[in-house]
Amino acid sequence: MPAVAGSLYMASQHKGVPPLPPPPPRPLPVINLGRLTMDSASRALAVRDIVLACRERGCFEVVNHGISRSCMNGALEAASEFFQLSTERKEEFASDDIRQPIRYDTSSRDGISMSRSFLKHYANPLDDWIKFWPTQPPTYREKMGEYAVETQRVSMQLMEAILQGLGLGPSYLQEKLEGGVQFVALNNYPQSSAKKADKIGLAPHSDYGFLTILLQSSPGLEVMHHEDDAWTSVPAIPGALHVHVGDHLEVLSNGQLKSLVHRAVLNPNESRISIASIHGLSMDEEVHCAEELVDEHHPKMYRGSSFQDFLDFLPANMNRYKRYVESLRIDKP
Ligand SMILES: O=C(O)CCC(=O)C(=O)O
Ligand SMILES: [Fe+2]
Repeated sequence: MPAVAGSLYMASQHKGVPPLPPPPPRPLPVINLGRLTMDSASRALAVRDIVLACRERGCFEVVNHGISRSCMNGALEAASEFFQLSTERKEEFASDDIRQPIRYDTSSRDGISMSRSFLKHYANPLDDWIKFWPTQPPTYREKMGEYAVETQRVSMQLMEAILQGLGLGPSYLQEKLEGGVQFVALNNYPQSSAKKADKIGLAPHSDYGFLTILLQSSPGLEVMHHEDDAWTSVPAIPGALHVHVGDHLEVLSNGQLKSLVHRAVLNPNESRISIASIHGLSMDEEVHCAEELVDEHHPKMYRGSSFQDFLDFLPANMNRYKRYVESLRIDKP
């Protein structure tokens, strides 16, 4: 609590007046992405808002992003129909090997899945990966493919804006981002039951890419902003997408932006689906702190690492770090 609010709180207690209520949660920034392709003044304001949201909150919601409602609903339907298949059908994709191009699981072997089943697969470039995707439900490849291509497009727009806002220029890393990893996680959570005390579907963690773009069928995502030690619930605004900063953007920005800790809680009213699309560089490409953001006052904070390094790191380090990026800090104890 800031000092001023703290002292007011104390004063009101002394005089016997009821304590001040806690401040209401700050609403999450909602960014109109259409402004990025308008005139240069509108673009400059949108870039400023995006970088400010990344810096101060680690996340924001986007509207007017150009992905149609039918495309978003199609992806949620395809995911929901996949999870409704028989266990036998879904388990065709079951594997303990995190390097498989597609993987279905229901348990907490990853250390964070408390109560979720998931299907994870790669998506960019689509032609390389779609052959691994389910053929049931019959529309899965078409609907999820359309959504994946659209989110990859939005991720490029967002990265260009963020890199411009960091002073690196909109075409910084452009080719590497275009050919980079897009990793799609479909998550399926049961409705919370009155009997089970534990309402956590997915334990707190950060994502390892540059950005995650998340679509949720109903509320359940919670985020913890950098300065807070409380959870903020992310509303499921119709038509909006949620975006948050991942570990590799923290590295690239040399700590100017911080990856966001988030979790999923079970929804008391319904089962819930979320689709997280994680965007980064290709498997073996190392991400380093941008040289342009390192100087004598801002020494390099992290060592370089690739997506591949993350996959190597994960099995032996489950639950050791909430944020993978902490393991990359040069000054870590
Ligand atoms: O289900 C959610 O809202 C969060 C999913 C998530 O954090 C993930 O897949 O990495
Ligand atoms: Fe996540």
